Amino acid sequence: MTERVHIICHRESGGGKGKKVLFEAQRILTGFNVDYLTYYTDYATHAYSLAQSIVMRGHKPYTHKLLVIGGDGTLHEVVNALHQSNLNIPLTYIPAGTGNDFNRAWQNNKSIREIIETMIYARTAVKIPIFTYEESVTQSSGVILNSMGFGFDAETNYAASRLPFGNFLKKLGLGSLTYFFAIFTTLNKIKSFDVELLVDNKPIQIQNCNLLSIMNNPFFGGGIRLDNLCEPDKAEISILAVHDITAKGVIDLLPRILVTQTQHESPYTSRYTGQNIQIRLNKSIRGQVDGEDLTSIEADLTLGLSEFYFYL
Ligand SMILES: Nc1ncnc2c1ncn2[C@@H]1O[C@H](COP(=O)(O)OP(=O)(O)OP(=O)(O)O)[C@@H](O)[C@H]1O
Repeated sequence: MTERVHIICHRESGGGKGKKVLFEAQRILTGFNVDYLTYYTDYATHAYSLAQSIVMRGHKPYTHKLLVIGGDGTLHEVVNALHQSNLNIPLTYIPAGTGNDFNRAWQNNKSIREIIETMIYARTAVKIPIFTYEESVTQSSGVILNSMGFGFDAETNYAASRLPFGNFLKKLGLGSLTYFFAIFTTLNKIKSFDVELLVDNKPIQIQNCNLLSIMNNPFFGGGIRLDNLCEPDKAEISILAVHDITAKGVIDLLPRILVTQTQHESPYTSRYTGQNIQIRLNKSIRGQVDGEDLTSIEADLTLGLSEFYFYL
């Protein structure tokens, strides 16, 4: 039986949705007579250190549960913290962000009550595939829950986070629209770069690449089905590359991605899947991981498969 829940909450996620979701979750836990402790994130990366200190100090296996309330970025930090400490503690996640791509892929729009009931009563957690990365230029490493991308998707993600009326849209519950606006403001800034891939030891060269996305589920930026062939429960790494883009290419691809879901039939895309992947970019390009901005680097990445447990 669940005796105590440790809640990590980003109150301002989703333009303030985090606060409302937290209040509802606390109300439901009180109704179940389950004790809880709430830890608020006060700054970016705080969820990482909070998760580590909770499990090092107060957390008891089986009778205590760890619950994350926030967006994909906050969830990413907590999974990263536990995975890097080799702590396989199952997590529960209640989405309250702008994009909520993890929720779209795994939780089938379950209500807050349903998620909490699963956390309290489920005997076993569900194992889901995640990716790990090691980047040798910056000597950084971490996990990928939804996606990592370089080029156009990362520029769009960056532009979405800086859209002047973005917070207003989030407060209206229209946060996903920020990505649609950002796509159009980023179109005139498309860069090209060359990529050397090693997919399960098979070398592949991509020249004039405009977007390179490593996908663990189909979604990017709050429900845009960037790689609709990607199956979240399949333990494989999908790579979607958009290349040789011209104005004609943009006109070909945008309706395919946003409406018809036929992007894989376009001459401007290539897709690869594998278990072990190396990626080398020939110049500094903006990146993103699970929607969080990565400094522009000439990335040299090694990707692998791992797993993490959730009450889903
Ligand atoms: N108190 C805080 N002040 C500033 N930044 C924070 C704070 N708490 C968390 N963050 C950071 O804000 C970033 C975005 O948060 P989060 O992902 O929870 O919400 P979101 O951006 O609204 O949702 P989504 O990622 O699903 O689009 C995360 O990288 C997180 O580290």
